[in-house]
Amino acid sequence: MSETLSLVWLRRDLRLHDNAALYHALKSGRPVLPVFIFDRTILDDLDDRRDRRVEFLVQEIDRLRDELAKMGSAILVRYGKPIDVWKELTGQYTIGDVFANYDYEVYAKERDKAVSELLAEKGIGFHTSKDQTIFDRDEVLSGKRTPYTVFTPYSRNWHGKLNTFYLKAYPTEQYTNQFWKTSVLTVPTLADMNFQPVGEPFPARTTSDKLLDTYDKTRDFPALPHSTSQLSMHLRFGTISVRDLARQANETDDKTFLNELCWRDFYFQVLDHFPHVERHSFRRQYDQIEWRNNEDEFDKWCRGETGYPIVDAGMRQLNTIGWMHNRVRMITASFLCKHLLIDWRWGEAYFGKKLRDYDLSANNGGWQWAAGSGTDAAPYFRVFNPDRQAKRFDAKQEYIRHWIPELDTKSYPQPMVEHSMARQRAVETYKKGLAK
Ligand SMILES: Cc1cc2nc3c(=O)[nH]c(=O)nc-3n(C[C@H](O)[C@H](O)[C@H](O)COP(=O)(O)OP(=O)(O)OC[C@H]3O[C@@H](n4cnc5c(N)ncnc54)[C@H](O)[C@@H]3O)c2cc1C
Repeated sequence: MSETLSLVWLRRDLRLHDNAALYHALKSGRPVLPVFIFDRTILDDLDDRRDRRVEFLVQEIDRLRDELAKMGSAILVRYGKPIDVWKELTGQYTIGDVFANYDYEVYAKERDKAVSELLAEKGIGFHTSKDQTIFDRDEVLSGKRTPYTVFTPYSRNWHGKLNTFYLKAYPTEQYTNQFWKTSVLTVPTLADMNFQPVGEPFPARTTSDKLLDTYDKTRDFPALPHSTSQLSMHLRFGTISVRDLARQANETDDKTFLNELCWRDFYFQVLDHFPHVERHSFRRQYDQIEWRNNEDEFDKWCRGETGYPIVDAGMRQLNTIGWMHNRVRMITASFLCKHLLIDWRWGEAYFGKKLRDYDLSANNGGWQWAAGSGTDAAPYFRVFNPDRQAKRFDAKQEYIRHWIPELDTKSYPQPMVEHSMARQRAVETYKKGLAK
């Protein structure tokens, strides 16, 4: 009989430092083997075979493999459907327990339920922990013990509850002798999974105290080189610990950055408590709006050829580097929903394909905010004026000119829709839809 192992299934938590599930596995008293599955259910759906996220995953798995090799251990990596992989692993290894960090997406919850049932049939425990958020599920509830649906009271409660206990790191470093001693196992390459590299560097995984101190003043100006942290991809894949980051943010005088991490938690809890948002408007009556859904207009928006420079600069930034500044995400999203009257789900899906930091909860929250259908929705009759936004946040057109070098030439298109008319049309369409 082979040695009984504890397996830790890494998913959105690709680090050995301050990892809740890993900590519990290391404390289980059995040798620990980390596992990662390149999930075919997700990867097979990606149209672009040069996908930054897959490239990043491979890079980070290689890093974990090297870190573990230094400790005489390994990471077990498979490419397949999770349920099939677990069937195989339970036949191959003697497993005592499996540890993982909790995931809030509908697909992930169903996946984990199926895997935990399979493991239970074989007498193997499946244990999940909170790791990717500071607070989750029912930790921050309203006075009526119901989930919050508006950010301000949620954030008040969130900040009020925050203390050193919730920000403390799991000291995994103290238990590294618990990793199973084994030779390095083979890890699939990008080519094995039929992907190619983009070959561009990924953002750094740290941020400076200086940025956090000045964040409130810089964060809305997309032309500034370090106006935001660009940590979203690391938070998405757990290559940094949100507790570490929140601790750093909590130590600065200005709490604006910390509040962004609160927004992040907020959208996770919205998705967790109101899973219908994945396909429907949070406010159901917004599903009655009659979108125009003009495909040619959608293509122009995707390509960054609307004739509204701030919108086009944002879309070109997204298409080129797989990331867009938050202020510009708000403007481009609002333009699609309100000016073009295109269903927010189309824009959400396009961002989902392109964003290197794509996260269902924040993306859905951002899109439903822009469409007016979400939790903190701005009233539908408030329509961003893209030119006014550009004057305010990119007064010298530095951001715009960086992404649209042909701005002053004839090849740059005229605005595809006139602002006042589009505003009026949006207000009337929304009004009609909501009155049904
Ligand atoms: C339409 C739309 C779509 C979005 N899609 C995503 C997405 O798919 N993934 C994603 O991580 N964020 C998304 N956001 C939120 C936000 O734009 C990004 O988190 C941010 O631009 C990432 O850059 P940064 O790391 O430099 O952020 P910073 O400004 O440095 O913020 C630090 C961190 O706080 C979190 N954060 C900041 N703003 C928000 C927010 N409004 N909601 C939730 N978390 C936030 C992120 O994890 C971010 O990395 C979206 C916003 C909008 C309006």
